[in-house]
Formats: sequence, C-alpha cells, structure tokens
Amino acid sequence: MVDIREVPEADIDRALELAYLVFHDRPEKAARERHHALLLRCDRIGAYDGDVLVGFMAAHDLRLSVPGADLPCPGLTFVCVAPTHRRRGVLTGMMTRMMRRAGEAGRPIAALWASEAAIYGRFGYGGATTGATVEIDSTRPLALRIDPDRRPLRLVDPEDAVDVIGPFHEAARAGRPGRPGRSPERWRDEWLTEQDEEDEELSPPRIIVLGDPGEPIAGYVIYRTKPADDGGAARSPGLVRVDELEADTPAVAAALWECVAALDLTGKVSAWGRPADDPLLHFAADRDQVRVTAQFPALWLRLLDVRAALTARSWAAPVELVLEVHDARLPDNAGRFRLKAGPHGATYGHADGPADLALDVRELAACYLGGTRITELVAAGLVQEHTPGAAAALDDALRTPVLPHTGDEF
Ligand SMILES: CC(=O)SCCNC(=O)CCNC(=O)[C@H](O)C(C)(C)COP(=O)(O)OP(=O)(O)OC[C@H]1O[C@@H](n2cnc3c(N)ncnc32)[C@H](O)[C@@H]1OP(=O)(O)O
Repeated sequence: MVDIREVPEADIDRALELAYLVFHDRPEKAARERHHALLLRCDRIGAYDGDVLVGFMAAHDLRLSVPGADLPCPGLTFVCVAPTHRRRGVLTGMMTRMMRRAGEAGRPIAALWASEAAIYGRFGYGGATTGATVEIDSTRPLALRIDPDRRPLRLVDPEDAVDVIGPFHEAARAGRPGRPGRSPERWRDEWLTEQDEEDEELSPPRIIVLGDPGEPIAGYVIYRTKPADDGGAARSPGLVRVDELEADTPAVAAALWECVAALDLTGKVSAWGRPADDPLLHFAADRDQVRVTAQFPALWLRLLDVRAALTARSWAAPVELVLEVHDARLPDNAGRFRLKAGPHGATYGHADGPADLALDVRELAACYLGGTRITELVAAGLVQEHTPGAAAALDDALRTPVLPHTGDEF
C-alpha cells in the first residue's frame, strides 16, 4: 500500500537519488548541492511504500504572467516514480494531492514542462505555449531588413547581471503571457551559473546590454560559446548559444542578434525556445540564413480553478456564451457556465441554458494564454461548437497582442 505524503527535509537526498535513477543522471557535486537547495524551497510530495520513497514530485512557488495579470502558479518539477512501482497509479495519486493542495492554497493555475508530451493531458494540462529553436548561419554577417539600434553595447559581469537585467526582465514579463518570475536564486542557479549543467564544453554565461551610459538598458542578450571542433569529418563551426534575448524595440533586438552573429571564431548561432512569433523571423532579410529548426510544446498549463483563472485575465473583445466544461479530476470546474467577458473584466457562473461550446478543461488551458485558438480545436474535433460563430467570438476575446512564450524550463 503506497502512502502519499509530504517529503520532509531529511528525505530530500533520497528524493534526489530517486530522481537521478529515474532520469538516468549522475550529476556532479555542485549540481547536487544546487538541486538540494532548490528542493528545500519547493513544496514536496512523495509516495512511500513502507519506508521506501517510490515516487516524488516538487513544486516551485512561481508567479506566471497571464494576459493582464500575474498569478500564483505552482511549477511542477522532479516528477518521478521508481521503476519498481510504475503504472500503478503513483503519479496519479501524487498529482491529485498536489492539485488539491494548490487549489486549497488559492492557486488558480499550475504549470510544468513535460519530459514526454503524452503524460499530462489526462490530468487536465494543455500545451499553452510553443517554443521554437532558431538557428543563424553566422559564417556571414546577419542580413537585416531594418536598421539596428546604434546605441552602445557593453559587457556586464555575471555577478552584477541580476541587478542590471533583472528589472528589465521583470518588466518585460508583463508584455508576454506565459513567463514565470525569477527569484535571485533562479537567476543565479539556472541562467547565470558558471558551468552549464548539460554541456560542459560551453563557456560561462556572457551578458551584453544595449543602452546609453547612465540610462536604463533597452535590451540584453545572455549567451555561451563553444569553440570550433576541427577534428575529422564531423568538423563544426564555433557555436554561440543564445540563452535569452530581450529587447524594447525591434531595432534593439536587431542590434543584439547582429552582435552575437558577428562574434569572431564562431559560425553558428543557436537559440532554443524562442517565441514562435519572434520578430527576428520577420526582420531577417534572408530566411535561408535564419531558420526555425524545431517547434515544440513548452509550458503545460492546468486551470485548477477555472472561474478564478478566467476572471483574473484580461479580455480583448466582448463575449457572452455558455461553456460546458468537462473536468474528470476537479469536479468543481465541471458543468455549464456563462462566461461574460470584455475589456472591463469577466464574470463566470453556473448557467441553465444550452451550451454554445463544449470542451475539456485541457482545451481551455491550451487556449487560456492566447497561444491556441478555439477554432483550431473545433477543426480538430476536440471542441464541440453548438452555436455557429461561438468559437470565433471566444477567440476574439482571448486574443493577445503577442503569442505567449516561456523560456524558463523548470
Ligand atoms: C514535470 C516533470 O517533472 S516531467 C518528468 C516526468 N518524469 C519522467 O519522465 C521520469 C520517468 N518516468 C516516470 O518516473 C514515470 O513513468 C511517470 C512519472 C512518468 C509516470 O508514473 P506512474 O506512476 O507510472 O504513472 P501512473 O501509474 O499514475 O499513470 C497514470 C496514467 O498515465 C499513463 N502514463 C504514465 N506515464 C506515461 C508516459 N510516459 N507516456 C504515456 N502515458 C503515461 C499511464 O499509462 C496511466 O494511464 P491510464 O490512467 O490510462 O492507465
């Protein structure tokens, strides 16, 4: 009989051993210490078979930008079940406990990054943001259709970076749904850590900011480099891996991309997890030089309290309709509800009349940040439109000026 309960501090190392076993990992001492410190700050739930920890899950205490608001949002991580106890409902038990606890604590939404896309839909999570991997052939200067901002660029010491770029990042979050806030620890351990956890050949992080001296910065780029590999047939050019690039204007973004593409002794820029509507893809003059090499679901979102989530976000256009929502895990969300929303806010309460749209809570989550259209899901047979035009009307109301984006993998 497996018991689901909180994991005390004393069991954190056991939880990490389980995670390393399950994720086929053998991290160095420094990474283990970072993971330990991270789990100390997380909510932790475990599955115990007698005294043996056979399942584990943690949740960061995050805030997530949603259209017009910033909501508390547990960010699930380190989800693992021992190979001896798979497919017996251990994850289901831990997830049920985690969702109930988060709901009781007044968290309207929860989020995660999935190791495999097939796992979390059954728990009501929908793919809410899309990431794109963008590669630039930088063996030649980056060809641009707009003039880059010519204000000065300067290098910032990683030690000072949180003070310099942290406020810019925090302000930029409000402009794009799907972005978690970053604690100083997350900045230090995830973005600015000297040694990249996944690729030890990469340089420490380099930070370049753009802006006039004494003025607030107008943008920044964080990148790491790897020297050219001249060995044998698998010769590869020096690499610039862009970890983050934020800019106030397209001209600032153009200057920062141009800068990283021009780094000496490198021939390729690779940026993982960029927004699907990255302006670079439009202002690049040669789309053979700037290519999207992969697209993937990034943040998976769960609406734990649909009413609280829908009434917290902003709405781009007026809409009034009845939704029939299915939620197999959290029955308070299930039923028929009238959504009345518009630029001045939203109400959401039980309705008697016939439904205009019927959908699972998972589909609502996929559309909540504006990254997926309801009409696409009608076309895919996943949302039933009982009143013609209802899906398009809801899309107009859910629309965001830019696509949601999540660059923080956790
Ligand atoms: C946010 C993150 O941390 S993502 C990381 C997720 N963790 C991993 O990938 C580590 C390796 N895998 C594992 O530890 C485990 O296999 C887990 C956590 C994915 C699943 O744990 P389990 O206890 O076996 O899941 P559980 O028994 O509750 O399964 C519930 C359902 O999900 C399904 N399921 C579980 N894992 C998967 C999967 N990888 N792909 C597809 N379906 C899955 C089960 O078949 C089951 O379906 P059913 O309800 O129709 O019978």
